Amino acid sequence: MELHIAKDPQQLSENLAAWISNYIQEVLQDQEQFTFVLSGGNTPKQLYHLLAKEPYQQMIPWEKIHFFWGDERAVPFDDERNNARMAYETLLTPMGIPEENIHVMRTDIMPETAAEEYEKLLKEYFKDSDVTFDLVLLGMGDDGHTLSLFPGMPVVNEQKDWVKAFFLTAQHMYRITLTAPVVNKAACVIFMATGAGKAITLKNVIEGTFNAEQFPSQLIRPQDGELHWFVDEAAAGALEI
Ligand SMILES: O=C(O)[C@H](O)[C@@H](O)[C@H](O)[C@H](O)COP(=O)(O)O
Repeated sequence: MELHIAKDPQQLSENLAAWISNYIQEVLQDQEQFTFVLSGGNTPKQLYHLLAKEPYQQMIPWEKIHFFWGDERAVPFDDERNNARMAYETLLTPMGIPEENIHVMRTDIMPETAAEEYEKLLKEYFKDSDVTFDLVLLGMGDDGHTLSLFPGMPVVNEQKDWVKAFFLTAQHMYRITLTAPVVNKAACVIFMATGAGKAITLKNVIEGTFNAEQFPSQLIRPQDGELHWFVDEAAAGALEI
């Protein structure tokens, strides 16, 4: 696991945009397409805006990137809580990414059906071989959740299915999420976390004893891939480093 600490959220996003750009260009030297799993939430917005600007507009071969999502809130696309909508607004539309390269978790059908369809989509895209995403970008909630793997929810322990839908009582909405095993097959997983409100949780997740029920972010341990944490000084404030 590699820890990258930035002064503040702006510097973190700038550092991460440069890191992702280099990584994508490096991977595309050896393959034709690149699979990028986007995160929802607020933290990545600044990063997506930066990736949609110079120099990344020119540097990254966007036409070779296929976009997926780690999780989705089962709300209509035009609802401001929809993760795909946020990515379209900040990155996909400004960059003119072709629709055939964008693979959303559908929120216009029953969540369970959307989860089944997404699993089928992944199997087709990866031609029934292992789903090995090139890059998965994740956030971490101040309760230690990531994706839609929330403390105490059965989905935290899911080992068979790659995509699950469930009703999240605390938020009165259905969520659709990749499960930990499928993310752990990725070549590279990057967490972003900022703000003092996440400092104690981050210390527990990174330095504490393993307790995935309480801190589902600890489930993310790529089998063969890289794990990076990009955090700001406020979020890193409780770490013993
Ligand atoms: O759909 C979501 O909300 C995300 O996938 C979720 O896992 C998010 O990454 C964390 O809740 C952190 O969110 P913030 O970046 O807003 O703190």
